[in-house]
Amino acid sequence: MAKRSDISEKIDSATGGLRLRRLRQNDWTRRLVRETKVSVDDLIWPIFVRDGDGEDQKVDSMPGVFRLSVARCVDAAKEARDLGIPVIALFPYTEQAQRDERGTEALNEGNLVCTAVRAMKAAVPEVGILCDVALDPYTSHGHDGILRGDCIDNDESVEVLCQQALVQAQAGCDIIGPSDMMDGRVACIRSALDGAGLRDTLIMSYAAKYASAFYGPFRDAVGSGGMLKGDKRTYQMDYHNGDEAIREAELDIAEGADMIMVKPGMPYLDIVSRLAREFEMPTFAYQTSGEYSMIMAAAGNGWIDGERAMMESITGFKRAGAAGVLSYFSPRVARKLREG
Ligand SMILES: NCC(=O)CCC(=O)O
Ligand SMILES: [Mg+2]
Repeated sequence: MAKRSDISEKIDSATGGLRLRRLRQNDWTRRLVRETKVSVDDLIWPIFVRDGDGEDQKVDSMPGVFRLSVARCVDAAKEARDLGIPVIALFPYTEQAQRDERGTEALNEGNLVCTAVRAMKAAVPEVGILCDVALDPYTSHGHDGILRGDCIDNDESVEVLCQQALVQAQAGCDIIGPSDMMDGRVACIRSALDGAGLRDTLIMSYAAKYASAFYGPFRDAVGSGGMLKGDKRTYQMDYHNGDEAIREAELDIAEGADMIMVKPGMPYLDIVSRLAREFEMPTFAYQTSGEYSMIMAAAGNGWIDGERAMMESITGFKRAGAAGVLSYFSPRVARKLREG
C-alpha cells in the first residue's frame, strides 16, 4: 500500500474522509444517484404558423426553426404525437398588411391560429395545443395591448384579450396562455371561458414575464421585428425584481390559473425555483428564442457542443423545480431522449 501522504492526511482530516468523487467514478454510479431526469413529458414545443402553403420558411435569427404552413403544422402535431411531446404552442406570423392599431385580426375566428388549431385538433386530437393571448402578433405597433397615447390601456386591453381567448378556445385550443401581463386578465379570461361553457379549457398564465432582451428572434419569427414602438417595460416585469414575481404568481393563481410560467428561462432559474417551492403549482419555464439562438449560434461556430448544451439547459430547468419547459429544442430533445 502506498504511504499516506501529508496531503492525504490533510484532506481526510478536513473532510472527515467523505470523498464525494466516489459517486462520480462510473457511468453506473452517476446514473444511480442522479436526482433530476428529463422526460419527453416535460416538453412543450413552440411552432410558428404562416399563411399559404408550400415550403417551410427559415427564421434567419433562429437556425433550425421554420414558419410552417397549416398543413405542415399538422405534420408537426403528428411528429409531436409520435415523439410523445404532450403539447404544441402555436404562434402566428402576421404580415404587415393584416396588422392594425387594435390587433383586430386576433378576433377573427378564421385567422391563421384558429385555422391551424382546427386542422391540428382534427388530425391529431391527442396532442394538446396552447395558444398565446396577447396582441403583439397582430398590432401595427407591436405591443401586446391597446395603446392610448403612449400607454397601454390595461382594462381596455383585457376586454379584447378575453375575446381573443374565447375565439381561440372555441377553435379547439386546449390551453390559453395569457402572455400580455395586463393586471386582472386571468380572472376575466377565466370568467369569459366559463360563461361560454368552456370550463375545461386550461389557463397557463405567464405569471412572471420580464421585459427582456431575449425575445429578439421571436419578434422576427412572428413578423414584429423592427415595428415595436418603444418597449414593454410598463407592463412586463423589471428584471431587477424577484419578490414581485411572487406577488404576480399569487394573483394569477387566485384568479384561476391552472399552471404558471416564468419567462425568460435560463437567467431566471431563481424565479422558477422560488415559485415552484412557494406555490406547489405546476410551474413552467420558457426557454426563449434568444436563449435558443445563443446556444445555436455558439454551436454553429464550433464554440460549444450544441447537443450537450441543449440537454444541460433543459435539465437545469427541471433541477430548478420546473414541471416542464417550453423550448424550441423540444423535438431534438425528445429524439435525444429516445436514443438514450
Ligand atoms: N409570448 C411568447 C413569446 O413572447 C416568446 C418569446 C420568445 O420565444 O423569445
Ligand atoms: Mg399579473
